[in-house]
Amino acid sequence: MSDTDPRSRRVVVPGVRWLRFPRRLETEYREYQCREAVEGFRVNAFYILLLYLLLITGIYALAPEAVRGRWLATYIWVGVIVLVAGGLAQVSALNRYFPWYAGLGSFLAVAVSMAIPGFIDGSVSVQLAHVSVIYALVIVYAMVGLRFPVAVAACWGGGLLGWWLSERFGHGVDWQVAHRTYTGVSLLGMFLCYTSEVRDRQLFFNQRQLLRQQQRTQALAERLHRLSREDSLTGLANRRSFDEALDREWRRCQREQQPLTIMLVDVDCFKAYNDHYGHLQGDRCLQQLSSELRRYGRRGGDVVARFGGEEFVLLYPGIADTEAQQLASRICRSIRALAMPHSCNPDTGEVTVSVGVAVLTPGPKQTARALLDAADRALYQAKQSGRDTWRLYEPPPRVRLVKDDKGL
Ligand SMILES: Nc1nc2c(ncn2[C@@H]2O[C@H](COP(=O)(O)OP(=O)(O)OP(=O)(O)O)[C@@H](O)[C@H]2O)c(=O)[nH]1
Repeated sequence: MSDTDPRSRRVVVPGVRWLRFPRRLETEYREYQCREAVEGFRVNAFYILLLYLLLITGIYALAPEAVRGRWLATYIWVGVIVLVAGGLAQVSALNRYFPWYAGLGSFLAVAVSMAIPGFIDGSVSVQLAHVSVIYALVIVYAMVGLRFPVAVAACWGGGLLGWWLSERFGHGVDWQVAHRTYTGVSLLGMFLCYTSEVRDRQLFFNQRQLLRQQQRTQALAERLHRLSREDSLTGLANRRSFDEALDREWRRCQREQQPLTIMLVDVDCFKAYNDHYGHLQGDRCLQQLSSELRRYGRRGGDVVARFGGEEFVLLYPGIADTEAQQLASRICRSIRALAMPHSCNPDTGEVTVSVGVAVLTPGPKQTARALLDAADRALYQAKQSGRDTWRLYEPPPRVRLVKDDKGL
């Protein structure tokens, strides 16, 4: 289901806030919420403990001496619960159990707080004990980081248990006070917790949309970059990409004084092939040839590119004459071995190629463009020699390769 699905948008549309995304998105949200909540609680547990200490020392000082001991002995358990939950939150391996242990801890803390007034005497003491109920509820709804339904279950469930304990073993709950503390603060806490979760879900949803958009833009940019360097018909490097590689390898070979080889591979009688078999079949033929030629560019630095039309170019840094000639010969043979019918090829009746090879160790006054020209002349010689063959460019005596006007 996509983010643009109306069902996933429903939760962020005002008025229809069910606090539930469609299933997959909901799972993602819960994982995200759990991570954020644990991280928050790791810090908040410390502040909750401080608030608890403030409360416990305050009430201890104000409460009549007769109830202090009993009150402290019971209320100390709330501190233990906070300590245990805070400790568990520090263990990353338990992160996914956060809703369980934080929910259970909240439930027990509210239950203890709610039960205490039923076990102590004196109106001042009871009222003070109700203050701890308010603290417990505010902390659970606002500081623990539970999702709305879990917080509601913990607070109302804990309240019910505390009420039952108080009725069963103590002298019951004073609902005059309890409604002004427990019930009132519960309703307020629910409202705050609900609005906070709605905002959190909106934030999550927007962040996710933004991330998706970024990913799409990045993928598009990568695709555009690839397309700008790739020939769309054959998937080989295109002319621009080849020119860059030639420039790079030329300078590297010049630095390292290594030979650089260029091979121009041209399909024989391709015009006749197109005329006879049709342009689409011509395209398929070029694709098949490029798959075969691709196998001849496996080393790092080797480049196999479509030079234009029915012409391919191969660049081999660090390869000298003998190896280049062997490669050219193998290329001619393997194209022939494809046995692609070409009834207009007068010599073989199959698709063949001619290859022009030029090898040079770049010197300071020589240019890459001149090497390319040399390969082109060798290709012309191969064509002149009856096609389906290769020729190595042999420079005529005293011919120098000089810089052209583009400085290549
Ligand atoms: N199907 C197809 N044909 C192409 C493409 N690019 C160039 N061609 C064709 O390739 C043919 C090249 O023909 P020529 O340059 O006359 O060379 P040739 O017929 O191969 O003759 P030789 O090179 O002398 O053997 C032309 O008919 C172009 O239309 C292409 O992308 N797809």
